[in-house]
Amino acid sequence: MKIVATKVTPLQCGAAIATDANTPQVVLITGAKSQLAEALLRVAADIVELALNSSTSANTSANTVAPLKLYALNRSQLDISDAANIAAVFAQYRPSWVINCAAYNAVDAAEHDAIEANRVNALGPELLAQQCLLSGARLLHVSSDYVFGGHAVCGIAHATERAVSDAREADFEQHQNPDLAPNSNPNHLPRPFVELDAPEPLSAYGKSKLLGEQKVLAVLGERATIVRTSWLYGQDGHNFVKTMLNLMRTQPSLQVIVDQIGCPTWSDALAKVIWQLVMQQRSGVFHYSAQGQCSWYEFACEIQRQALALNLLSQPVVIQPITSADYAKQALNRGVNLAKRPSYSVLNSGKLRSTLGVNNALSMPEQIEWQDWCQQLNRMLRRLS
Ligand SMILES: NC(=O)C1=CN([C@@H]2O[C@H](COP(=O)(O)OP(=O)(O)OC[C@H]3O[C@@H](n4cnc5c(N)ncnc54)[C@H](OP(=O)(O)O)[C@@H]3O)[C@@H](O)[C@H]2O)C=CC1
Ligand SMILES: Cc1cn([C@H]2C[C@H](O)[C@@H](COP(=O)(O)OP(=O)(O)O[C@H]3O[C@@H](C)C(=O)[C@@H](O)[C@H]3O)O2)c(=O)[nH]c1=O
Repeated sequence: MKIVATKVTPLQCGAAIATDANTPQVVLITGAKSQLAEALLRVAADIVELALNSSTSANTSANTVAPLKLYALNRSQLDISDAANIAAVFAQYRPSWVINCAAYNAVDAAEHDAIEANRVNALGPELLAQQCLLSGARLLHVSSDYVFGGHAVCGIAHATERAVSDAREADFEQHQNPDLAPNSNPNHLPRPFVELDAPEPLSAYGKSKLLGEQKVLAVLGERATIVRTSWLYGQDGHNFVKTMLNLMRTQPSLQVIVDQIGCPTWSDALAKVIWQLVMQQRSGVFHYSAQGQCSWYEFACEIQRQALALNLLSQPVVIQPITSADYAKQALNRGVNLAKRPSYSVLNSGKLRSTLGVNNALSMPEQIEWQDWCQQLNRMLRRLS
């Protein structure tokens, strides 16, 4: 496997690719201003270095190397819901991979704006998939844990025996319950969702993301790559961590939901996983989140604890746990109708981990992607301090 790095320019970023082709390989990233696209650009350089260091065979005559060209396009350069725009961009850049980071992510607003949410989250990915089919490009589409959550009890009833056994086989996660087997869960305790669990979205946003997945799979079938992730945050853009830090600096106390359980995921870790999937040319549906699980309340408490230790906050505020029902009632009193969120949406990343290989060169040396959510949070907060 040969890797080549090219020089970074504002829109044409040097990165790496594993290929035996002669021509430059182009990766197109949609939604350039998203927190994920920013992270993909940020970690690309690390991936190149690791790949270069791990590439030991130097038989240049036998193995042709090709540079990877990375183009991240924002909405004004590429509107993914505009077929003509997509066709023109494909003709100009001729991508071999497209990573779709563009999305409508306003969960509450989507309830009253389902048409727009579907346009961006379902029609957009479908149009990208169609153009990929025409041009032979590969598509990596990002989806959400909010495709799950129909019940307080997660999908044990829906998981096929195979899915559960795959997930258990690939179980490296602390949050996996080793005693859990198909049909042997009389109390219906929640367990992290595997890829074959039946989705049951509760919100217009979750429905639009599920529809997006279905459209991509209908067009590209086994060639599609879909990564579901959860509770994403990073140094760029809007996210729960930055919202909490702002509130903790300005409010004497906060109320945070205690009965929604999921797993926070650092955008840089997700980006690293995505590059590995692209470079290994992987397809299929994958779950990825940090290790472990928590409620939003526990997440907020940990954000405060770490932020105080890093001097990002000067003094603590009171954080009160609140139920989803009470939180929604308070919002309603202010005239705000909140979307329903899953009470449990932890993702099992075991399939992804076994697919990529824990000790693969691009995952080393720190393996941030396999750290637990507290460690990932610490890495991100250190960037802010
Ligand atoms: N944020 C989260 O907690 C989670 C996110 N995800 C998924 O991960 C992916 C990345 O999310 P994240 O980084 O948070 O995204 P952001 O919310 O940070 O950014 C989304 C981007 O999409 C762009 N966009 C919106 N509509 C279009 C369009 N029609 N054409 C092109 N671009 C468009 C927006 O552009 P503009 O800046 O102009 O508005 C924005 O830059 C998404 O698929 C998301 O659904 C999954 C789980 C959790
Ligand atoms: C600001 C705030 C939020 N919350 C709750 C509301 C909500 O249930 C939860 C998170 O709120 P947010 O608005 O940050 O995030 P939310 O929009 O629910 O986050 C989701 O976004 C989409 C895009 C996804 O795909 C999901 O994985 C998930 O990250 O925290 C509080 O309890 N107290 C607060 O002060």
